[in-house]
Amino acid sequence: MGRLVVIEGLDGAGKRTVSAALTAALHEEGASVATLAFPRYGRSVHADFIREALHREHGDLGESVYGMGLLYALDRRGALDELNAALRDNDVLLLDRYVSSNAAYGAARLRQDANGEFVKWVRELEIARFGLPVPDTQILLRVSAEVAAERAERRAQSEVDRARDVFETDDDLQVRCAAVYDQLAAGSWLSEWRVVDGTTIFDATGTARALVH
Ligand SMILES: Nc1ncnc2c1ncn2[C@@H]1O[C@H](COP(=O)(O)OP(=O)(O)OP(=O)(O)O)[C@@H](O)[C@H]1O
Ligand SMILES: Cc1cn([C@H]2C[C@H](O)[C@@H](COP(=O)(O)O)O2)c(=O)[nH]c1=O
Repeated sequence: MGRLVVIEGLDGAGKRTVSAALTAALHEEGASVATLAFPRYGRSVHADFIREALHREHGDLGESVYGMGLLYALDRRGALDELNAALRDNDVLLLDRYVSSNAAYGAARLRQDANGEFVKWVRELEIARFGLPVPDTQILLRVSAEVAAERAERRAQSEVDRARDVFETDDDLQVRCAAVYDQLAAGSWLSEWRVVDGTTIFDATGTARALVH
């Protein structure tokens, strides 16, 4: 069985960038790697509803924290066979966002902390009920909400179809979400966490070696 490694962090933190660097470094170490990003936009009906709700479609759907949390969870449940096959066939399955994104954003939206009801609900739903695989390691790419917002804005201007959504434009939500992420990492929620400073150059080689040796 391969190792399940997850990259977590705020919108615009640099997860996609780090995921690409870590994939290349893992290949350099001779490891086979599968990658997947959640939500699976364009591949799952649940993910497409998520994107639409984040851009204010479907009435008050986006306002329901539990409703949105269930959509994210159902997207992952639909990927269960793919996740298990990727873990069976590779040394590493590297995910850009996973269950902890649901915990961090939902708790932050409800102004709860990592010990609150929402984080418990996510664990019960996604791990206990849906049987999603538990990560071996979660990497928190830690940047301030200000840095994340600047990067997300720059990307929105340089890429088509990347207009910032209702979560990305809510600065207070991002600040609260950063705090919940810190608590999840400090409490080793679901797995060990590696906290990486996202404002310095990411040590892809060192991280890859630590993951596979
Ligand atoms: N270390 C860095 N320094 C400066 N800019 C960066 C850094 N890492 C990423 N960026 C830039 O910031 C923007 C967001 O990066 P990226 O798409 O990797 O973030 P993300 O965390 O995957 O975002 P999202 O969760 O919203 O999809 C991109 O334009 C990227 O080029
Ligand atoms: C997977 C997942 C994501 N979210 C939040 C985090 C982002 O603000 C949006 C969309 O994700 P993207 O990386 O910007 O495409 O959704 C969440 O609340 N719960 C989740 O499980």
